[in-house]
Amino acid sequence: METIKVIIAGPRGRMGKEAVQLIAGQEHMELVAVLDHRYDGKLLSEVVEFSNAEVQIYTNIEECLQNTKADVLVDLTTPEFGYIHTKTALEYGVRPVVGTTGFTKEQLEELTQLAERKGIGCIIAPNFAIGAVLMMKFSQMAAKYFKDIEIIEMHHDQKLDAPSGTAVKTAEMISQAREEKIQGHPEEKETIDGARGANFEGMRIHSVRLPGLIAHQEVLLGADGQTLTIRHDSYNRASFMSGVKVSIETVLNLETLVYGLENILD
Ligand SMILES: NC(=O)C1=CN([C@@H]2O[C@H](COP(=O)(O)OP(=O)(O)OC[C@H]3O[C@@H](n4cnc5c(N)ncnc54)[C@H](O)[C@@H]3O)[C@@H](O)[C@H]2O)C=CC1
Ligand SMILES: O=C(O)C1=N[C@H](C(=O)O)C[C@H](O)C1
Repeated sequence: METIKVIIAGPRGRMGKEAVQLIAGQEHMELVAVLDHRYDGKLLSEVVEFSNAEVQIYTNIEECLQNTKADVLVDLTTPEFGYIHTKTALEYGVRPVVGTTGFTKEQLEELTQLAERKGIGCIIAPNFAIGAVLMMKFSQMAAKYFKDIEIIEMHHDQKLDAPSGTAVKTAEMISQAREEKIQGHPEEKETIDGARGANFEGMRIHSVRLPGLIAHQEVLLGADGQTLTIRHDSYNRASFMSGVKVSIETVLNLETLVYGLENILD
């Protein structure tokens, strides 16, 4: 197998750190550069303790892509920069694997069209954990029988986007199996704004943010006299790494943008 040359954007972040260590442990992958918003020109090993990778830090994505012959850019940054990085990588013919969440529908559509025009692969995965992907699929299956659904996602309090990318993806997958339905009492009123959560085709999404949490989600499905609860918990960020690995390997063989890990797993 040929060595896959990888750039990681956001290498000092909670996910980025794990991804740097993931690549270091793969014989068929090589970290060729990292993209940060600080420490331009320094080596990663000079600014972090967790890695001895002697790869250059770039703060300018175009310069980074021009100077390195990368195959894949893994983005684990913020919605604002993740979008810019993904778009620029596609324009340079470098395949993006994007874990960053919080992109708008319009941004996803634009990136889909750009990947199509360029004829190169891109994977945008709101959740790389296999258990989370199964939770979404099981919820979609159950929604055929349970039309009343509330999603409760729970994350650490440093998270920028709400609802989480996973909650949005879950609602989108469920909506493929469920007719739009207004839930609750037709005359219900919120006496405090937001009490009923976000409204996605009548389903409700509630976002909890607390220190101590990592990434958790419950999908509650209700019907007459019964409820079904489907829950997934990530207790560490290593739980996402097998999904990052398979995405890096798979994106090389794609010619379009794939949104969601469920679309590339057997
Ligand atoms: N798809 C998945 O399975 C998962 C996705 N995520 C998503 O990944 C993203 C990152 O999450 P965390 O690592 O928890 O956040 P974090 O805040 O720990 O890390 C983000 C990193 O991005 C860096 N950054 C900010 N602007 C940048 C720029 N312009 N260029 C390069 N780097 C820049 C920051 O310095 C920081 O180190 C979030 O959008 C989060 O929702 C998080 C966990 C799992
Ligand atoms: O920010 C996080 O931590 C996570 N973000 C992703 C999301 O928004 O769904 C995936 C996972 O839930 C962790």
